[in-house]
Amino acid sequence: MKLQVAMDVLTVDEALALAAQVAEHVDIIELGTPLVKNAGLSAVTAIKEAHPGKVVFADLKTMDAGELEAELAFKAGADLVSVLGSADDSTIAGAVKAARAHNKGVVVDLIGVQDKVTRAQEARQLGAKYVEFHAGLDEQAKPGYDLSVLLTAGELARVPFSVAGGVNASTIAAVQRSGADVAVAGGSIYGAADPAAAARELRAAII
Ligand SMILES: O=C(CO)[C@H](O)[C@H](O)COP(=O)(O)O
Repeated sequence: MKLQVAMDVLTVDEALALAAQVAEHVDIIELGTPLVKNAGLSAVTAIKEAHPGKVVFADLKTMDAGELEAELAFKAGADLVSVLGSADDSTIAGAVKAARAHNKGVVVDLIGVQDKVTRAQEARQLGAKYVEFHAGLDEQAKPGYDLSVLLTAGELARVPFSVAGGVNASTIAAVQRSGADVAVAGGSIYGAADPAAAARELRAAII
């Protein structure tokens, strides 16, 4: 299982500083949606130039104009972009078309999708590299939030998948047991007193 850091910070300087601390412990460096919205796609270029050997994920959460938005991010240096599973099939297909032109990939994010298993399978048919079983920050903040619901859905879908939704040192073993291909960790790394140590601990928990 690969480890992805989600950098939900707001500036390029913060992102570069965080990536410098944690890159050696992760496989995929994600520029979070707030970072891309605040700093623009130049942030993607800055991270890719600083870490050319890492897979750089631009968390665009595209909902429309899939080909155009993906094309812009790939040209900026992204290796992977996210498109929302709730988008029209044509939006996902458009992003996949751009990905194929650049030899890159599309991750379909199932945040907010009710029937995640069915949509995961449809997204793979549309050409997604993998799907993300994801509970966002707002959903995580609701009482009774339970990551295991995502893990069960991921297991059932029988497609390549990542898991995001408050993954931390206590839950990463369960994420791996679910068969996930990628564990995404945001707050448990960037919110730690020592992000490098937090990333190292997560990496060490992966067997
Ligand atoms: O995409 C996101 C929110 O929409 C986050 O980056 C993702 O949920 C991972 O962060 P965390 O581990 O803090 O949940």
